[in-house]
Amino acid sequence: MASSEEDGGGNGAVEEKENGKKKKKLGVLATTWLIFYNVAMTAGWLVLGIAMVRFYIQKGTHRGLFRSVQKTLKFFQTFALLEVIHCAVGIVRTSVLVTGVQVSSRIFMVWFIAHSIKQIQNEESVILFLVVWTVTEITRYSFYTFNLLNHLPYFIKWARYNFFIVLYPAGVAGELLTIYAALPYVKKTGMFSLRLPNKYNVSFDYYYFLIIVMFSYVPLFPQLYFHMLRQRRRVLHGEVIVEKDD
Ligand SMILES: CCCCCCCCCCCCC/C=C/C(=O)SCCNC(=O)CCNC(=O)[C@H](O)C(C)(C)COP(=O)(O)OP(=O)(O)OC[C@H]1O[C@@H](n2cnc3c(N)ncnc32)[C@H](O)[C@@H]1OP(=O)(O)O
Repeated sequence: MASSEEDGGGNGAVEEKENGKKKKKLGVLATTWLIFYNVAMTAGWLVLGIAMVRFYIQKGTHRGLFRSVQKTLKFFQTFALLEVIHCAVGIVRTSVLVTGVQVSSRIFMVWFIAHSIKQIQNEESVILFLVVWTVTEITRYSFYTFNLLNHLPYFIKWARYNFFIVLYPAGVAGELLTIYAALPYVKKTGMFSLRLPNKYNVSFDYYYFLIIVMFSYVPLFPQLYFHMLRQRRRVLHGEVIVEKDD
């Protein structure tokens, strides 16, 4: 197996040619940071998962669940903004655009929907996306951690590239139903909206913005889903994917 190393552009990664294919090999600093990041995120989502199960066992209802776990959720989901930076600086081989859409839609759900509109926090759809995100993230971050440590159990790899087939549509359903449930409150309160006349001479209606966000799932979600299906074929079935540069 012939291999040669070249400079990877000062981001802690070097490019290694293996069987004629370029593969990025991470430097020690980048690997150490990513291991720390992924361990912290696995732990964070595990704490969240355990807290949700404990809450449900103790109270026997989902009412109040979001409120009880929201601090942990907000912290770890917001921390995931670093993922966009990882892609941008090149220590992670993923599209900034794909990761950006994924992370921003989650941040939006957490801060601009669930946090801001208290009346919808007890909706079943909130619990649906919370459970789906939690299972997804525990699997995803533990996959990255074990992968970086070069000790990846097959069931984690299998779970990473199979669970999403069901979890992704389920998560999207939870998110869309939650935004839909928020619409009447947004319309009634006029929250985050700017009406004319005002000194900036601009108007913004959060209600219609939310409707546009809901419609934007139609073109965007399939792209994320097909991206994951391609990753699945590449990782589980060894298919060579021709990658486009960002
Ligand atoms: C202002 C408002 C905006 C609103 C916009 C609305 C529109 C939104 C439309 C869509 C909404 C989607 C909503 C999402 C809901 C859910 O999440 S539901 C739950 C189910 N979800 C999932 O299963 C997906 C979870 N997310 C992801 O997997 C990622 O975010 C991703 C970007 C989609 C994954 O892509 P990618 O990273 O390319 O896949 P991988 O195969 O995992 O990784 C590729 C390579 O990169 C390495 N890598 C990636 N991250 C890390 C890391 N943290 N640490 C170390 N390494 C990492 C990975 O190992 C791979 O490396 P190689 O094997 O060497 O290629």
